[in-house]
Amino acid sequence: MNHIKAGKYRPYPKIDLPNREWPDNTITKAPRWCSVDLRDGNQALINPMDMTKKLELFALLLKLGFKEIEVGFPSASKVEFDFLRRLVDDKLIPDDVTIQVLVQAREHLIAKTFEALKGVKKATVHLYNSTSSAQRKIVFGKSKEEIIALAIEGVDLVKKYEKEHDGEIFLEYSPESFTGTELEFAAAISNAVTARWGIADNRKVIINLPATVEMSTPNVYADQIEWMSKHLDNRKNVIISTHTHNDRGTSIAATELALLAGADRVEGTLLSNGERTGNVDIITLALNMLTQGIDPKLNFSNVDEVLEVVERCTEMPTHPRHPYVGDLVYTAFSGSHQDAINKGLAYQKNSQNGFWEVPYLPIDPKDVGRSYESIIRINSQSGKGGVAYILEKNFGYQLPKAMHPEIGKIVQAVTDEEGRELEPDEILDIFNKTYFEPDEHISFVDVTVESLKKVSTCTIVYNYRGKEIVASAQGNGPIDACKNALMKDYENEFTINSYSEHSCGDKSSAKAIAYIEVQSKETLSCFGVGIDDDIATASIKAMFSALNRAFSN
Ligand SMILES: CC(=O)SCCNC(=O)CCNC(=O)[C@H](O)C(C)(C)COP(=O)(O)OP(=O)(O)OC[C@H]1O[C@@H](n2cnc3c(N)ncnc32)[C@H](O)[C@@H]1OP(=O)(O)O
Ligand SMILES: CC(C)C(=O)C(=O)O
Repeated sequence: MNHIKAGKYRPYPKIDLPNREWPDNTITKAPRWCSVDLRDGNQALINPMDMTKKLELFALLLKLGFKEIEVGFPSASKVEFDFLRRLVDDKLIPDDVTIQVLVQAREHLIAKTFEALKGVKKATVHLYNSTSSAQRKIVFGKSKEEIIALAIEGVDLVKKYEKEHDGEIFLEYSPESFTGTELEFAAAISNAVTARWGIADNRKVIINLPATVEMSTPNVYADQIEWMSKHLDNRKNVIISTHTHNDRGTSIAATELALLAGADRVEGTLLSNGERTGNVDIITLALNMLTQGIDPKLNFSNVDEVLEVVERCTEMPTHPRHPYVGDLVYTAFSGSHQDAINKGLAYQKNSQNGFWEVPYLPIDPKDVGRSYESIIRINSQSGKGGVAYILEKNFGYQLPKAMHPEIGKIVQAVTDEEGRELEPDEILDIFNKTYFEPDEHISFVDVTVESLKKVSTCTIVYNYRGKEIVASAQGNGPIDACKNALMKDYENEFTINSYSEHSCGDKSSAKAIAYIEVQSKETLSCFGVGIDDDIATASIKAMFSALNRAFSN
């Protein structure tokens, strides 16, 4: 782009990590999850959540199975303080859940934080200060030593207030803006913090390495995590946590690669709410794991409920193509996708091994509380299989395969003309008009059929050329007999190419549906459909439907 002066941007430096191990690793278990919806998510909202919304979101997080929840920055505002107090006073924190609070290394803020924490049995105090070269220079005007001193001062303050707190306190330290920090410095400050805290087997520390701003390709973040994992003192007692943002659109990849690189814990939000482009989306991470056969230890069996609560609390809409939860992610409009999904679902029904193997659907929509209803939707990109699927799934018509091209073409002519999606009812309407209301040159009135051994006798009543005709004949089945009766007066020659039938509806109200394909010398084959309580009548009606279509002028 010519308008940008050379040197304004520069490539992210390469990480010196010979023999990197993470590319050979695989994710085999869920990490420790920590939701930061109520903190990072909340601080990025146009309208931060009020008490009611916070309580609703907190309840949802518990329901989903989060055991670590960052509930806010209680020293920053009254709402945040009051929310934590409400959780404590109303005993809303289950014993197996650790509440987390964010705070800077400033005494009045730490003091206020512990005031808010009074009565909490298990809390993580999340201390942060920015360590990036840009922030050291621009925001703090401090040297590396002074930044380490700031962090140590924070640790000392947390230790001081910890002594007075009646409950367990865990320390989390974030060298904030880690991705803009030299690795040696990030390790030095983290090691200084853990040593000062007194890291030990019974005093583990969470070192959170945030991609506060996502600045590089995800493999670089993985390198950084592996590098840190190899340079943090007392590694066995350090819980390496990730906290990725999505500035480059790769927070999911960065987090997954970081897990390969040794991260133990993941901070993120539901549906990616968070500063700027958002935090990493925990739903996507968890369901990515599920599709690899790994139990994510979070319950996303009803994503629509999650969507509904999160959208209400954050006042943020969800993109219809958002992985796993968007409105359109289980929908195919295009013909070849519809065909493959349709066949895949049929194959899946009979599959013995249970392995999910439906083309274009990486996850069974039912596993996240979605139905198959809207999987196939019809517009001008759709094919015959999609139309047949809609007619069967929504209305019970099991069209013979040979009929699919005919109805597919008829529906596509409408979608092409209209240039929009057709609703299932509109497709049914086209189907009904085509097969049940064709222009009639011959109309069915009544039929009786008697079958004895292999011979059927048919008496048919119909209107043709302005008069009612009654004709009888025999044949080797009702259709043959009816055709023979009809041909006494009917002038168009035809043969019957195919016939199929099925019943539809429950036993008490079941109807018979018949499909007949007729062929004349002049025209291509043509289908007709008939419905009746009686199967023989349905098939004769289908013949009339086909004849009216085949010989219409
Ligand atoms: C990457 C993240 O998401 S970090 C989390 C960010 N979240 C928030 O900021 C939301 C809540 N924050 C707030 O409500 C406010 O910023 C408060 C209450 C924390 C502080 O408020 P104030 O002191 O009034 O204002 P402000 O944030 O501008 O303070 C900036 C000062 O804090 C210093 N500071 C910033 N971060 C830290 C830190 N982690 N530790 C110590 N000091 C810090 C700055 O250097 C600056 O110092 P200066 O006044 O000497 O220039
Ligand atoms: C406080 C830290 C972890 C943060 O929110 C970030 O770096 O994005």
